[in-house]
Amino acid sequence: MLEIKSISSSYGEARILHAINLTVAQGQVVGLLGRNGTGKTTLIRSIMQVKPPQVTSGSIKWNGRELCGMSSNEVALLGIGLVPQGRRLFASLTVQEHLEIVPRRPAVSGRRPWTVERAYELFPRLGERRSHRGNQLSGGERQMLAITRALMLNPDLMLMDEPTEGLAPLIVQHVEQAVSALKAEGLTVLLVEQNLRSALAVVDSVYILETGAVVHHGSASDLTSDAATLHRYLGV
Ligand SMILES: Nc1ncnc2c1ncn2[C@@H]1O[C@H](COP(=O)(O)OP(=O)(O)OP(=O)(O)O)[C@@H](O)[C@H]1O
Repeated sequence: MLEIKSISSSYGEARILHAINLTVAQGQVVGLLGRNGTGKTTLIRSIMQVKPPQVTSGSIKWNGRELCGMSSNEVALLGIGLVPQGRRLFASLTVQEHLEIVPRRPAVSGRRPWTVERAYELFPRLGERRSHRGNQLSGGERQMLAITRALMLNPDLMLMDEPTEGLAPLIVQHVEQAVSALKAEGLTVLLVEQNLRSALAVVDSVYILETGAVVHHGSASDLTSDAATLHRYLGV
């Protein structure tokens, strides 16, 4: 379980997150929504202990372990996989090399371990492109690679920062199906999404951020029928 209590984070003097509380129970997929610049990526980076930002107060616990003060590598090795916004990849490495060089940890007992071949089962397109380099991939292929790279760690929690951003509708569907498959396997997911329809298709509950604070928390089904909240915070 991920338990965020009263987290505040800043870039230098600029305080961006204001006393955020957020919980993701084991096996849940939770959506983190909000307009551009409301602090979603800042929260994901704060959980992962990627600097900047600086977490200035509060606590972030994963299965009871405090993450604040750890390095992002230590956080990853606790089983937290990150699919970063912008799908940072190496231009000169092939798909296969990207998958082979990431840090690994043993899979939770009873769960099927991730291997390069399994990554290609999840996204067959990646298997076809295994010898292509990072700079030769389409946006969708880059996203598939970013997701599978994070999975190679055998994570228990996936932090996914706008995995469908800028993708064609068919690829968005592939990504949604992958998130559903991860959920079916018992992974816990915190999913940042701009694409409301995409988020509501897979999440159990949602948090909405506005100027770095949580302004709404509820089930996905309640939000779907809450036109006033959708309009007020998401502009839809
Ligand atoms: N490295 C940085 N230095 C200073 N300010 C930053 C930095 N990164 C982000 N910010 C500011 O923090 C605020 C929140 O940004 P953040 O990227 O967390 O929002 P977001 O909700 O993820 O938006 P988007 O959907 O556009 O990615 C914005 O005002 C942004 O300008």
